[in-house]
Amino acid sequence: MERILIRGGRVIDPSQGLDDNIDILIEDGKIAAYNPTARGDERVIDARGKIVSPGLIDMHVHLREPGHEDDETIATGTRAAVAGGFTSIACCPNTDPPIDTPATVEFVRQKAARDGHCNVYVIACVSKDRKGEELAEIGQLVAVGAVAFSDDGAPVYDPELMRRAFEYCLMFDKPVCNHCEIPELTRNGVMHEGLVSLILGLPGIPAAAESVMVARDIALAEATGGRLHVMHVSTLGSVEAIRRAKARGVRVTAEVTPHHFTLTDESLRAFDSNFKMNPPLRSEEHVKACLEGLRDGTIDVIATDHAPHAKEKKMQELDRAPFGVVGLETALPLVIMRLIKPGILSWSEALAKLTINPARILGIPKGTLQIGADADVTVIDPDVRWMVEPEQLHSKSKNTPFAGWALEGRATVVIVGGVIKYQLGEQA
Ligand SMILES: NC(=O)N[C@@H](CC(=O)O)C(=O)O
Repeated sequence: MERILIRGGRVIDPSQGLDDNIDILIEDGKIAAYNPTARGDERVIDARGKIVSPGLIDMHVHLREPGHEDDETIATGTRAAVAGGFTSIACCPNTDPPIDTPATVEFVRQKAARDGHCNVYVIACVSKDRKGEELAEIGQLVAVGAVAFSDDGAPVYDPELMRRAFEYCLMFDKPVCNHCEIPELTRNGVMHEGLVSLILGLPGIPAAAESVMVARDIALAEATGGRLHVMHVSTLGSVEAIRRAKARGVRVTAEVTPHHFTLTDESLRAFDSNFKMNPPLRSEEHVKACLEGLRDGTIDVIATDHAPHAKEKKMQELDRAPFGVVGLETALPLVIMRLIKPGILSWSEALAKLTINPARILGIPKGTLQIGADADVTVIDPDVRWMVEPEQLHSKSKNTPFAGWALEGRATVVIVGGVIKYQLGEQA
């Protein structure tokens, strides 16, 4: 295996409180030494003017395989991941069939080991067939490597099922990741319910549809001692409830997506289905609350909710098009432009939400550049400017809300397990 020397970069590793100019040597797939004496046979990566981070982790990705390979595959989704700077991702179980049996978990893990460009961790279903009726075989799913549980795409609606999910997952110290949505409140909605939906005459999804279930789940986590992870937080009410729960010591963590901290419901004026996702883009006060939650630590994680949908599905009227947008390849520049450069988060705070925090929530040995750790490393050029051209994205689906945007910052070299998996400017 090639020895790699990353030279001259600013190394920021929140897991060790590290922010320093250090050369890093990679050997046998591991972080081998800091500031080593070069032997001369290393492949040198010039990281001057760049940030060197532990490989980024996205704990909310839809890879669509098995069942929806027209939208994405494990191969294309993980290729998009490394192109976006991610070395590990956790994939969601709303596939066809859903990932609710040990055989399906093993299928995804084996396929990812064969076709994947990065590490893939599996989030398995909370309920059998994702129907929300009967608990999946949590213990068996953990035994084959499931790292968390979720029925994402749908909420765990039945509170009794949710309570038992917390109790079972607690035995294995796994989080229940809920897509919080009260279906009776969102029915037929296509966008955030507010002034803009009123003006456009589009059916709305009220903020309470999310916040009410977040409050319920916090109460159930508190009652059981279970671990709640709130997926794609988008409302002020959710952020406030999570902040209060954390202050009381409830075991709750949360994520926000780049599109939710960057865009508002004003985008829907274009009637473009690339702005249709669940939860919907909210109004300014909710975006501000999400930013404040990120700033004060209420929100632990930035995750993309990368939700690819093929063109023929998305190119329909707003009410018929599926919910979801791709996000793996635009997340890092949006973090840099919206959070770091305006001073909402420091580099170290932002990278923590993309590395060690999701690693701890998922209980995976990743997100660190400690000596001896797996050599998953992302080299970032914080200033490189580029334009989002959907057809250039590596994801099989091109449903980005950021088409034509001029972005700043990008991963330039991405190393997974000591192997260079992506280099900006080089074709796959
Ligand atoms: N986030 C989305 O808009 N879509 C997700 C599922 C979901 O969470 O609704 C998808 O799988 O397409």
